[in-house]
Amino acid sequence: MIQLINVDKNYLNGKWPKRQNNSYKGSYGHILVIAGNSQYGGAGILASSAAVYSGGGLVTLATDPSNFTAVHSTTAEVMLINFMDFSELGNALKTATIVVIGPGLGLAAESLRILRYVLEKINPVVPLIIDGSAIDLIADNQIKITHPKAIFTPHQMEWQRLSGIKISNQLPVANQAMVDQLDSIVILKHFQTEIYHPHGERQKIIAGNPGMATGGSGDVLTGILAALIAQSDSLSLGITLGTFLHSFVADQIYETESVVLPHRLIQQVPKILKDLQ
Ligand SMILES: NC(=O)C1=CN([C@@H]2O[C@H](COP(=O)(O)OP(=O)(O)OC[C@H]3O[C@@H](n4cnc5c(N)ncnc54)[C@H](O)[C@@H]3O)[C@@H](O)[C@H]2O)[C@@H](O)CC1
Ligand SMILES: Nc1ncnc2c1ncn2[C@@H]1O[C@H](COP(=O)(O)OP(=O)(O)O)[C@@H](O)[C@H]1O
Ligand SMILES: [Mg+2]
Repeated sequence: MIQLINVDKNYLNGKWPKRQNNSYKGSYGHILVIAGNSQYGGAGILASSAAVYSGGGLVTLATDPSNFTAVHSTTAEVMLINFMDFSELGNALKTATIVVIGPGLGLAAESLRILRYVLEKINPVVPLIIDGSAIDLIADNQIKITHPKAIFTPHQMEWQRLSGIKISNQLPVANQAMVDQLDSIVILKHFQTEIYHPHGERQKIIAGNPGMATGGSGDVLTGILAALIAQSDSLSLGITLGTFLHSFVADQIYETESVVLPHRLIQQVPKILKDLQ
């Protein structure tokens, strides 16, 4: 038996980041979200707008150009680049302080090329959140992740594909052993999501509800995580805060709404984050 620390509202009391008077947009990170092919444009919109609404200072979305108009009309704060233009992507990777890759990226050869380029070019000190299609591409192509600040956010099937551990066997001892082997942080998403650090701390999020079982919930988590990491003193604190905030906001909505629509979750974040601070 190994222990998980229960993370609830009380546990995080006093740990929420506050905005400083002498700050500016550059104080709260430049988040680069690489997401959304022509089929899954919504994933890119949800991830990038979640980063904006959670307090990220600057947010750039690298996506399929067919999504540009939709992004502009839903979240004007998001800047855009074409994810297939490696000159633009390379420049964006130079200025990013945190990167998300994978929501709705798809499994095409072009998606794999983008993933490989990012893994090669990303600055080793920049946290990299790896989600959705990027997890599947890594599993399918047996890519070894050497990035020192990689954070995987799999759902149970993605974790099965990445780790080889069947969903029914995804228990803390087995999960921790695989996380140690991967040497990357893993946020294993389900009811009461678990956070595993290699050779380190493990946490269980005491929040969340079945209203979140709808497409796009996980895409939103990546943007919230990126913004909270950007605003927190440490990577591990930002991960805990972001993962809890996602489920906590969902719980407020679920009190009165039977499904937690991902875009509505995003809209509630600024108010609830202010209350927590
Ligand atoms: N609006 C959009 O553009 C959306 C895009 N999405 C993107 O679509 C791509 C494919 O992701 P999916 O997760 O749909 O596809 P996956 O194929 O990765 O996962 C779905 C499969 O896993 C199984 N499964 C077992 N346990 C599960 C669990 N706990 N949670 C989820 N699935 C479980 C399902 O039965 C199904 O067969 C990702 O890149 C994702 O980011 C999704 O987020 C949905 C919304
Ligand atoms: N029954 C549930 N109870 C609590 N949380 C859930 C439940 N079902 C899904 N979630 C949450 O919703 C999110 C789903 O992520 P994911 O499957 O990646 O969604 P998508 O890829 O469609 O955006 C995760 O944060 C997960 O913890
Ligand atoms: Mg997902």
